[in-house]
Amino acid sequence: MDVLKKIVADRKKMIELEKRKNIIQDLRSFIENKDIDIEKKKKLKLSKSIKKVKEIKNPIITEIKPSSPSKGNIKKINLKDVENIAKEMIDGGCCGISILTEPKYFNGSYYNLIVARKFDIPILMKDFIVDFYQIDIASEIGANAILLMVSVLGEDIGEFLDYAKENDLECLVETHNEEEIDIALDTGAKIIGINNRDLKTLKIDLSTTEKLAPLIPNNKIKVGESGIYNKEDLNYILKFVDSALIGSSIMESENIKEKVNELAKK
Ligand SMILES: O=P(O)(O)OC[C@@H](O)[C@@H](O)c1c[nH]c2ccccc12
Repeated sequence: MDVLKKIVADRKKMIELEKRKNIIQDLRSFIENKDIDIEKKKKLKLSKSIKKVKEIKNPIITEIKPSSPSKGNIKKINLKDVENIAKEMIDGGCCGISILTEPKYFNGSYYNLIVARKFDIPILMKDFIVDFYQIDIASEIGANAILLMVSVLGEDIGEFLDYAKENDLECLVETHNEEEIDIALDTGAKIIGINNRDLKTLKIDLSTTEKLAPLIPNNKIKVGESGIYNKEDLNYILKFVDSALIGSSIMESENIKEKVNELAKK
């Protein structure tokens, strides 16, 4: 079984458990204790932020990613660290923050998203979404956008986009090849991501963005994802897309604020 299939199969099992345990109740009490105005934060828009930041800086979405199947442990972090990292990313000049919430392979957590929610920055909930229940959770914890992967949902992605829209969530629709781009465009998705990482083999090829971006009309917001390590990589990717999604290289750096600042500077 390829990596993606394994992650998705495990995620499906975990979601059933989350439903049975009624974790939405636990998340609600956690939010109440933190005194965060979720309704207010839900008004932030990732698409708007990308467009606005683009005028003055490189619009980068930075990712809080504690582990990954390709790298194993990236950074061991607790909730206080997540809060500090989010603050550093914002001070460094990111246009949005992506937060991994998949627990098994990425060591992510819904609670990581909630603690970062105290800041006024658009947040993308990064998970393997296969069930509307996850969209309910995203909405409950105050995410502004969610990731929907064509490689996972195929043609069903339209229904998920509609359900997300009903919940006031923007969607980053992720693609990795021409066929997936066709499906993404058919659904009318507004923000389209191109993942440079093949999730079946975990291999990175930055030229994936160069190859696929021209197939997406320019009225869409295009996001180049994965494998961006330095300014040279970023400048190359931003020749073809509006924004870049960067996780590992930022999480690995000693000084996150400085690293983000250096990348975000035009
Ligand atoms: O750590 P990187 O190589 O900078 O990649 C970030 C992001 O693109 C990557 O985490 C990602 C892209 N699509 C995903 C789908 C699920 C999980 C993770 C991802």
